[in-house]
This record gives sequence, structure tokens and C-alpha cells, in this order.
Amino acid sequence: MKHVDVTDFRLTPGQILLNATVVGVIIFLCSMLGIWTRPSGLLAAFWPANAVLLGLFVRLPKLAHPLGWGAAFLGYLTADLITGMNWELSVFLTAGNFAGVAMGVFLFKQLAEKHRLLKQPLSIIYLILVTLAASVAAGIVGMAGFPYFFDGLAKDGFIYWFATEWANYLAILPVMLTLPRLRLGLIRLRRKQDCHLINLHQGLALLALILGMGLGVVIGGPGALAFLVPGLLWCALTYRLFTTALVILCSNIWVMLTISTGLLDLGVNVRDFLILESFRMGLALQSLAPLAVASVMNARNELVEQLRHLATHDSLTHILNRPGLYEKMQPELLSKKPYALLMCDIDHFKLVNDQYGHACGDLVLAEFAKRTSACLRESDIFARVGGEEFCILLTDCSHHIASDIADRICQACSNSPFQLNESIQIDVTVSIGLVYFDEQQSFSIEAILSLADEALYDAKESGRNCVVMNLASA
Ligand SMILES: Nc1nc2c(ncn2[C@@H]2O[C@H](COP(=O)(O)OP(=O)(O)OP(=O)(O)O)[C@@H](O)[C@H]2O)c(=O)[nH]1
Repeated sequence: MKHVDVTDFRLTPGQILLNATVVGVIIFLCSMLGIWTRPSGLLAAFWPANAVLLGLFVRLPKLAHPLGWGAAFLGYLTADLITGMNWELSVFLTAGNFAGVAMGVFLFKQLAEKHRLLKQPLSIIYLILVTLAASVAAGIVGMAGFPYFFDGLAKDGFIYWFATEWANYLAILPVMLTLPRLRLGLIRLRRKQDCHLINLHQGLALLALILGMGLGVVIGGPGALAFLVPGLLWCALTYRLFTTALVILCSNIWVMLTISTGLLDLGVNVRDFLILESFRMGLALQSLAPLAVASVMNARNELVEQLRHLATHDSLTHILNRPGLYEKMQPELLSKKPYALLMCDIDHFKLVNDQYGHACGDLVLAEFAKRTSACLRESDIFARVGGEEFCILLTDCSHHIASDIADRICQACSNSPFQLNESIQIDVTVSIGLVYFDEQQSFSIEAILSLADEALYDAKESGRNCVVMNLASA
């Protein structure tokens, strides 16, 4: 079945025009960068525009509107024409650029999103294959026009286009594909930890890479490229996928710059066209090893995170379970500010199970968790610690706030019946034992829970559907 991107239909003409303008401007700037960094025609190696266009169209498919393609065409053409190229040659070069990008967009569309975003180790193999095909497409156009425009052999045209495209795609695309949440050109970082200062381990990894770069320049020779490998691998084991891709791109640019300026002497004649192309591809392919390591680490970290979540959360109510609560009840958290612990137990819950069945009992538990969560503050910790027993840790609160919250939970249950399905409505009440601790007091987690259990027992004894509060004394 043909896949239709419904988001296309939601764009207004104004948005489509704005998107196209953004694409056109980005491609113009990238083309200018490529032209500007081309020293005396020989090392026109850094041509980011195609990889950036492909990355944009893969990450934001709504940009790949016919107007977006048209704007990209104008972006390429304008950069060429204002830097003195004749329009015939410019159209030929742009056709080569488009052939590669179109092939890449088509093939990436056939892949699952996890592979498009390089989230699985196998994604790196797909990246190699897709960019290989895109570079062959560009190479075929290059081969067709090379004899006419450059008076060279068609075979050389193919090699030149193919190698340059492949090296650029492999270096730049990983950065585009792993860029955290691209929204209108703004980067929204997913986790707080991304904003933290890099830690010592990450700093050392970067230092190892810089050392490798420096050693390569000092020692030189054909092995100099491999000096980057330890630093890159260390980065791959330490940084997130996007950061690793960025570090790889920067180190590749460094190598290309030091070679083109003569700072890095590989001991081979990089002015020889075939040696240069072989070198470019070797550099790009070498970068895939650390990228694959980073991708494996990414998949592993996501798996560990999923397992950790499963181990610390209750699958029925999606709140913390007992181990999750213990993990959060850090002694240092409990020693600094006054806090309260609420032990909640649904009244006569056994009757619900007996009368309506276990499945309805489960619905009551889930609804209780939902109603209770709505009564809590963001900082409160809520866990299911037994069958129909729930525990709430209220950090940094007065005993007034604690008893207010406990009353609110009781009312949230008793005020309106629980609607289990279209025909079943039941009245549910909850008993709550509350213990309040000021910051002077120090108790073990077990002692805290046991004191709350005693208060809960008193609440049950007092007739249920009520809160009993104990002020703990050390
Ligand atoms: N549906 C469902 N029932 C559970 C679950 N875990 C425990 N239970 C049931 O919860 C009931 C707990 O009953 P009791 O501990 O006797 O207490 P109660 O009926 O709530 O009475 P009081 O606490 O004295 O008001 C038992 O029938 C358990 O089988 C669960 O995950 N789902």
C-alpha cells in the first residue's frame, strides 16, 4: 500500500512557501561554504549541501515538497552563478546533486524510522548501502557530463563524483540523522543531563582524540589517520550518538584541512587524483567503526533504561513499585527537610474482586492511582507497595499540607463513584495512615513504613474512609 504523509495536507500555502524558503537559503549557504572552502580547484572535497539536503528531507519529510526541491535547485544555482560559474555547468552540477539526493530520499523512505535515525547497530549498514546507491546515482550523472564539461574521461568523472559524494554523505549525514529533535531549526535537548558540563570521562575521551590529531600531524606518514581511532572509540563509548557523529565530522574536517594546507603529511601524493579519492573514502569509512560502536551503545542504553523502568514501576498503574520507592527514598532526601509518609489502602477491596471479578478489581486500582496522582504535587513520590496498598512520600511539607493532601485523596475517591464500564459503577473509599517527620529525626526506611502501617491500622480500626495522623517521635 502506498504510504501517504498526511502532514502534507495540513500545511497552508504560507507554510509551504516558508519551508521552501528555508530549504533554499540553507542549500545556498551550504553551497557557498563548499565553494569557499575549495582551495585552487583541487580539494573541492567538502561539499556539505547534498548531505544536508538529504538529511533535511529525511528528518522533516514535509520539506520535500515540490516547492522545497525547486527552492533547493535555486539555492545551488544561485551560489554557482554569483561565484562566476556559467549556467550550463551549474545546471549539470545541480543535476548530479539532485540525482544523489533523490536516490537517498527514496531509499531512506523504505527504511523503518529506527534505522533512519541510526538507532540500531544494523542501521549503520543501511546507511552505508543507501549512501552508496546515492553516490552511484550522482556518479552516473558526473560520468555523463565529465567529458563534455571537463574534457576528461567518463570513468574519472564517475570516480570523482562517486568518491566525493560518498565521503561527504558518510561524514555529514550521521550528524543530521541523529540531531536531537529538530523543530523549525531549533534543537530541543531531550534530557537535562545533556546540558550538564561534560564530566571527567568525557573530557578525557576528547583529550585522547585531540592528542591523536596532534600526533598525526607531528609523526605523519600513512598510519597517521589511525592515530584518531583510540580517541574516536573512547568518544563513541562515552558520548551520545549525536555527539559522537559530530566529533567524527569535526575530526574528519580537521584531517582534510591539515592535508590541504600541508600540515599533515601522509607521505603519499595527495595531488594524485586517485590517491586523493581513495584517501577520502578511507577516511569516511574509517569513521563508521566508532559510529557503529556509538549506535550499539545507544541501543544498549535504551534497553537498560527500559529494563530499569520495568524493574521499578508497576505495570498496572504505571506508578513506582516497592523497589522503585526504595530507590527514591534516599536518606539524604529525608534528612534535610520535614516530610510525611501516607500509607493508603482501598477499603474492602476483596469484596470488589469477589463481586465483580479480578479484572474489575484491576480497573479500580488503576482509577485509584489516577485520581490520587491528580491530588499530588510534582515533587511527591507515589508508589504501589502491595496488592491494594499505596504509599506516598510528601517531601518538604508542613503537617497541614500533608493532612490536606490526605483529605483530598479520600474525597477524590468517595466524592464520585468509580465507573468501571458502561453498566458497573461502584463506591470506593480509602483509609490513610499518615506519619509526619521533622528534619531533626532520622529513621530507616523500614521504620518509616512500619510507623505509617500502624497509622493505617488505626484508620481501619476507626471505621475506614478516614485519615489518621501520627507525629513521629525519635
Ligand atoms: N484485582 C486485583 N486484586 C488484588 C491484586 N493484588 C491483591 N489483590 C486483592 O486485594 C485483596 C486485599 O484484601 P484484604 O487485604 O483482605 O483487604 P480488604 O478487602 O481491602 O479489606 P480492608 O483492607 O480491611 O478494608 C485480596 O482479595 C487480594 O486478592 C491485584 O493486583 N488485582
